[in-house]
Amino acid sequence: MLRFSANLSFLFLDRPFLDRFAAAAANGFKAVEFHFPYAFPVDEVVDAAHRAAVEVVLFNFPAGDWAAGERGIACLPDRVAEFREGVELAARYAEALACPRVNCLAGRRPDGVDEALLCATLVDNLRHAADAFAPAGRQVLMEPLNTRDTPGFLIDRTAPALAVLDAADRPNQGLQYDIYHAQVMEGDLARTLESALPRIGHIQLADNPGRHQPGTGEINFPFLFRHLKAIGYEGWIGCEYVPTGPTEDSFEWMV
Ligand SMILES: O=C(O)[C@@H](O)C(=O)CO
Ligand SMILES: [Mg+2]
Repeated sequence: MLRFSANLSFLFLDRPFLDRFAAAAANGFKAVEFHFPYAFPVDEVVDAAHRAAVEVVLFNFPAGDWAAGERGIACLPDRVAEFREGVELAARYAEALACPRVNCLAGRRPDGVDEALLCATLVDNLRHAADAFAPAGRQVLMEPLNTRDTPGFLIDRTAPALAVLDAADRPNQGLQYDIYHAQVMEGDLARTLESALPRIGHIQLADNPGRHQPGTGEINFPFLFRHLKAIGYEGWIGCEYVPTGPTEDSFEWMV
């Protein structure tokens, strides 16, 4: 049985963030995820999740100035203090929300900084976050993003993500495998999911092209869902897609 989580940064965008929890529940979801809860007092987010009776299964560490185009700061040598303050903030939200995992976005490569320094900074920050989250038993994930939508993103494929996680070498860390980004960058979804399975802490999906719901593009989701069941994936699958119409009308693909 596959378990789907509603990504509230993509779905139900016709209503305020805190109202999306109830909308997810009304559409049958038992779990939600989102990019960032930090604009809202933690008690209000907890209250929204409790009233909707949904689990919060994932959100991101603070990732810099999103509106200005930043997509994470974890690789940036001049932003280490800011990243680590973000880890503390995320830990407070994760604790209050009983959220078991938080995703780290590596960030885009700045001009003129050596790649080895960017990777070393990322590894150090991942270690720091994992060590901060270990006592509570929470996991730190890292997600490759495709460089067509996010030019210059440092970690854009499965292999470099796993190499960085290997270098960080912490037991409570893992890969966030986003099927959409992986299809754009590398394809070979079924084999990669199988080989990376022990490292995967969370999966997200959208079809390609367009990043819409399954069934709108080239990815054979019925096959992938059978495959995920066959290889024994037991985690959540986040619905992180742009619905082609009203969100409520975008769930026909769900098994
Ligand atoms: O795939 C995505 O876009 C997200 O999972 C995210 O957290 C950062 O953009
Ligand atoms: Mg994603």
